[in-house]
Amino acid sequence: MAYGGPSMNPPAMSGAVPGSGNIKQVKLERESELRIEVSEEPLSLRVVNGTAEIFGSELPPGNSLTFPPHLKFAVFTWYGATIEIDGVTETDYTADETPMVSYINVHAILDARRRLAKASSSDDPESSQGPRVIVVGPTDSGKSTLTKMLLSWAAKQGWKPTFVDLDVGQGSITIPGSIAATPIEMPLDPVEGFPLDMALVYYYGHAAPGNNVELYKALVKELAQVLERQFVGNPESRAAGMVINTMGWIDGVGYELLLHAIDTFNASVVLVLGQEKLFSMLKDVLKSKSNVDVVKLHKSGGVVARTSKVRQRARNYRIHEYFYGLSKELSPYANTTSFNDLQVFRIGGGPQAPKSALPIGSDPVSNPLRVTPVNMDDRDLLHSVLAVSYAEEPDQIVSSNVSGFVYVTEVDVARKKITFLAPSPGILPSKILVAGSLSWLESLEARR
Ligand SMILES: Nc1ncnc2c1ncn2[C@@H]1O[C@H](COP(=O)(O)OP(=O)(O)OP(=O)(O)O)[C@@H](O)[C@H]1O
Repeated sequence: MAYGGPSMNPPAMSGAVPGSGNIKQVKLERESELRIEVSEEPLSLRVVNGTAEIFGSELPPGNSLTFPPHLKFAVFTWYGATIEIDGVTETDYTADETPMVSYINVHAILDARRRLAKASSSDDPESSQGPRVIVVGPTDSGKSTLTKMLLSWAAKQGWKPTFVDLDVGQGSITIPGSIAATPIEMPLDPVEGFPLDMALVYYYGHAAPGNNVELYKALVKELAQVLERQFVGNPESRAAGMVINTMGWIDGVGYELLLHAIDTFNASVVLVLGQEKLFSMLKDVLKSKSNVDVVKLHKSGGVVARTSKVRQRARNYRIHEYFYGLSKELSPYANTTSFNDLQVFRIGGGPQAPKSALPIGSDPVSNPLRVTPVNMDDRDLLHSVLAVSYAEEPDQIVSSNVSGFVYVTEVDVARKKITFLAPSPGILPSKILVAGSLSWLESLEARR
């Protein structure tokens, strides 16, 4: 069970119409969508008639939903709908060319495979395993969006697929720098996104897998093994399978990491979004595996490209959201404690062995999985985000998941005290904390 975070948010802010006076109705023809970028101000929206969905989650008829500033999304209708928006948007336009039919066709095939898996004997691990789908593609190809749709459509039909997020850059389930998995038991909330309360989270600590490739791979393996064990005792989630979202780094080491993920999770369906070259490379390298399908899909014209600055800002919003909620409805708790009450560790770096102990001619390499204690007066601790590990001993840190995160707001070296924000009151579930390179300047954030 995850420790605090946005799971404590109330459901989507329904009914809180800002009453901007800028109300307009948009009539959508069948199989078309209204693409919206919310401005600096929240936006309200409701379905006046017909049916419509946001990334696979059907909108409740009549009820208004309020969307926070800067959100980018599309309201899609299969059969036609009239949508009312209340507020000023950054942009909004309708589009009738979408890849949605190809996406729903993929869903139909996955659905058939889930039914086959469910009908087969649960003693046979092969046939009782539902589809393990991995979504790959360059940055801004719509991977997270397709993942959401596939999960929401599956959940709408009563399946409980497992969502796996390997994208440390953005973090759909919890704060960036983590990899995580969670069962999806109902269509996703179009505003809140993925639930956190049942998530299994591993903290990598950096926004890019390249910072410590070996650690990233070790955590991916750890997560996959835990899920594998959970599937053994749970035929329902085994049949529902998984949908895995990946990062947009697809060249060089990034490509190797994709292959590593495909292999580690035993993916049976690889969905390649928006890149011919990646598709043919994967198709070629996986052709010997008869049980893996590699499928090419078009990127939606609605996907909004983000600069690295915008991505950095999005990461900060995610951290802010973890502690304060999507619309500042949560209040984190400030805690001051003695240096002695906590132990902070960092993973990676440091020499593996002295040169004298190595074969002649080889250089000492730093051990990427080495766990080293961090001095509490280390200046880098201030404003850093630390994960609260479930490890009981430091040497278990790499193989342990985390219960949540704290944010260091003050380090008082003279009094040997550290002050941090935590999402829940009371003592932390563990004294062992893990640092990475992720920091967050809350004071700057507050001015956004
Ligand atoms: N059809 C659409 N209409 C409007 N906005 C969309 C549409 N599809 C996706 N978006 C928006 O475009 C942005 C990028 O999409 P998404 O996050 O799915 O891409 P990605 O490939 O996962 O990106 P990353 O490489 O960062 O992981 C998101 O803000 C998403 O909500």
